[in-house]
Amino acid sequence: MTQTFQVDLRGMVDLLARHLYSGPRVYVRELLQNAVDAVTARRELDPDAPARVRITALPGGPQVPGSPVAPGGAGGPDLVGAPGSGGPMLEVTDTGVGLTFAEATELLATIGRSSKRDADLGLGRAEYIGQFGIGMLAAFMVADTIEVVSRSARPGASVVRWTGHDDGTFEIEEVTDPVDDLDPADVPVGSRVRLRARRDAEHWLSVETVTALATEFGELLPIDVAVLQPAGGELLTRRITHEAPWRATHETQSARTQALVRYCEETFGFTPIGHIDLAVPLAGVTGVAFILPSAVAPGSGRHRVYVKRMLLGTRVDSLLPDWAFFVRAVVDADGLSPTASREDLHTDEVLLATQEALAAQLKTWATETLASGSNLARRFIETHHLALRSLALSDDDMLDLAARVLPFETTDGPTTLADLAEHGDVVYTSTREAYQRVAAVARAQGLVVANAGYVYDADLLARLARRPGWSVRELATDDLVQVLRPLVPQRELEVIDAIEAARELLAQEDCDVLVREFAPDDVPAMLLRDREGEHQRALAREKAEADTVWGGVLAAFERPARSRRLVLNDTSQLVRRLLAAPRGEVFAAGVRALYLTALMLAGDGLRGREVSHLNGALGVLLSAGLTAQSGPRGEDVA
Ligand SMILES: Nc1ncnc2c1ncn2[C@@H]1O[C@H](COP(=O)(O)OP(=O)(O)OP(=O)(O)O)[C@@H](O)[C@H]1O
Repeated sequence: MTQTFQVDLRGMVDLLARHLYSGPRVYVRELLQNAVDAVTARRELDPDAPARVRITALPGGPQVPGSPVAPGGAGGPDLVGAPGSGGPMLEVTDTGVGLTFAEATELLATIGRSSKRDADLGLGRAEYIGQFGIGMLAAFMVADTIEVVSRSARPGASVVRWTGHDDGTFEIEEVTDPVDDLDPADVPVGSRVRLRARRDAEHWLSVETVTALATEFGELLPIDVAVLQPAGGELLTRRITHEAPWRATHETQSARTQALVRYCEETFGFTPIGHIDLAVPLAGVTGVAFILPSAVAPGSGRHRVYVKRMLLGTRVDSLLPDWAFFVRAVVDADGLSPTASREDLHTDEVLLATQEALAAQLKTWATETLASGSNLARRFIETHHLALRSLALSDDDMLDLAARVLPFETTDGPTTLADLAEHGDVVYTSTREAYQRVAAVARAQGLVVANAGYVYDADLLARLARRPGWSVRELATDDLVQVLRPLVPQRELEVIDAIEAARELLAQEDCDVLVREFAPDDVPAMLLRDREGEHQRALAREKAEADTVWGGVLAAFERPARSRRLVLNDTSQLVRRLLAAPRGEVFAAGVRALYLTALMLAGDGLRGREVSHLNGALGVLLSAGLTAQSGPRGEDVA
């Protein structure tokens, strides 16, 4: 025997509320959407038909005995009833296509049945917002009874009243004579949907909530939608819909820009530094991306997306690329499909093609605008250089653009990589510490080094190094050693003992010592990190761990090396005095103090042991100084 599925409506509604929709608030959107679709359908039959939706939120009143009223006048506790009695009520009236008795019976009470998906019912789906046939159920999240009073646009159609309950039952009747507060003679073509708030959901039907939700979801809808608000015993009609600001026509370009800025301030809460128009005609996409006035963290894309002018969501990420975190976009799409919750976009071919097209538009804008040197370009680069850097990591065109427009810190002042390349190789340090270590000396030697120690920069330069036509390399210790002048042999001999003594002192710090002449003379010492030295240390460690045969092989590669070198500057008076000092406690303290300050200047920071070494060294230097100041009998030398 063939049977039919039974649906537990309360269970279904619970499922929707908890797992499909983000919350009961979407019930307003679903009602609005049905009303707008019905108006669209009627206008297809009669382009001059009125296109109006009115939403009335009526505050509750005392429960009137005998009311709500059941069809045919019999009292019943679960009917919507008349306004002014019981809990708050919501009424959505449209001038749409309406429903006949047969349509109401089939469409309103069959979950998953949608007139808008069904060509047999005479309607293609493209123009309609709804399609799944579950939207009506959303109203049961806030109401236990829904009443639809409708007159179809079909000639001679009578008035139908359908009342559905959350227990899964419904009543339907043709209303030919006046009944309750309903006179069929007064019912025009269209529908009136009424809900009475469930006791625990009354706040969802308050005038303020309904107005706010209807405005949020529906403000760009292409027809006249208004909320009727009670004021001084009357109902005021407040229109909530207006043309999308990027589609509205303006007399001048600057009037349009001002309107867009106002919209951005009201909607996103910031004044944009510029805007980028977006359009993908094939997917029916139009919109505008507003450029944020301050930098934001990557990944915080919060774009406002409408589908067929109904708000889909305010934090939709799937339309614009991740790197577009410097804009907040508002986009309306006719050709994109929402998921059933209607809170995100369904991933399909059209969405993928749209994503690509929008990304290309943002890139084209960047290429055309940022190289122009305009005020906007300058502000954009100042504010959003990180976004541009991250973009350059995944796209060669953007990499070329970044090289042309992004200023880098260099020892020759801020400049672009393209400018640097005009004068020879682009040499960079990949950490800020390395840059600090060498900047003063490199600058004095006329060696231009770029600081690629900021986020994305080292990767960006490494990527640029692989681009044809670019000669880019990381600074090697040897680059600097070459610009340090060796001492003349005579001087070399004079300081050889002092150097040997300094080496011994710093051996346990794994730091070699050498003396060179370099500018500027107010930098007494500089610390160089030696990749080769680090490699040698790793080799020595492996050798200690390896067996004897292999250890012997490794030994052949080994030469004593330290991983860091302290280069003393022989043009510095301080260093010359130190090298001439007798070996002893003060000499040792001087070497240590020079080493530790060079370490700090290199941006490495001192560890606990090093701090106490520095204090020890300063202590020695201080007491030596104080002793020298005191006379032979302990008197101060004036
Ligand atoms: N105000 C209305 N006027 C005319 N017909 C309506 C109205 N509201 C609902 N209907 C009919 O009831 C059907 C079911 O509505 P429901 O909201 O459940 O689904 P839908 O709008 O088709 O799809 P979705 O689940 O995507 O919202 C609609 O397809 C439509 O034919």
